[in-house]
Amino acid sequence: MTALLELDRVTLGYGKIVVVHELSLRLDAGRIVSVLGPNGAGKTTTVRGVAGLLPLRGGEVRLGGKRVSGFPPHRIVAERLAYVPQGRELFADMSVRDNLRLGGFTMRRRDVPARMEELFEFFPRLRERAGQTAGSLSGGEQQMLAIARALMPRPTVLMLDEPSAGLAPRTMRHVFDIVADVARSEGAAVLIAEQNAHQALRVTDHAYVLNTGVIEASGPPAELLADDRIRAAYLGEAVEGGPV
Ligand SMILES: Nc1ncnc2c1ncn2[C@@H]1O[C@H](COP(=O)(O)OP(=O)(O)OP(=O)(O)O)[C@@H](O)[C@H]1O
Repeated sequence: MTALLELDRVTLGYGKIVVVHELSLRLDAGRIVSVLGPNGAGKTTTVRGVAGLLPLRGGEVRLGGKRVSGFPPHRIVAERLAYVPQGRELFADMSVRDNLRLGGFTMRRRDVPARMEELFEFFPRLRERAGQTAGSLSGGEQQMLAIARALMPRPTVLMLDEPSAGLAPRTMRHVFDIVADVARSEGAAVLIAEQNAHQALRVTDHAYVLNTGVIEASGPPAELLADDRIRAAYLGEAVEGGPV
């Protein structure tokens, strides 16, 4: 089966520094894959490279088998890949509804209200706050809005960079559960770059552990957690946080 998203020996860097070395991964429909790893491991660099925001130094990115590396970001969006950056980048002075409308700017206008309604079913909090400005929402609600906005045009691949950042554990859990729910219902594939291994592993089908730009290990969560070396070095939070 052709992967929805495939990274084939992707190399990325800044100036003279190589930050991600020949990274390969695949993501299939309806699956949630995490890229885990400590600060500075190269997670953000990887998702920015896939989104077309950073040129590849080597290797290839394919979406549904089609090579997209070298495409500018808007063409990658047109190939139905959505990206929620760290920091969310919402339009703070605009309402929840208008932020969602902007997320649907590539859609046929008449399809926008129905799609918004569908997303309100997954994110009822956003329906309650539809007329409020994005800047007045709580951190968790802002993260939900950023994710819902990215989902407006029904992407086949959704990439989330550090969705747990700044959220309380209960809110994080809620956000991850909704993401899993949407992915399963809509058959989207989700790639999560995340430092919080505990939360990510709970909803992940397959994880890659990245350290200084190299994959140290990969596999289903149970397999990674069974590896004492990997668990101790990279998944500490997963263990401290209790069973995943
Ligand atoms: N614009 C930049 N210019 C130069 N070096 C950079 C730039 N952005 C990131 N780096 C370096 O690349 C390495 C990987 O950073 P990256 O942000 O991808 O890590 P990360 O795994 O996402 O970590 P974090 O969770 O802290 O964001 C780090 O050593 C960082 O200092």
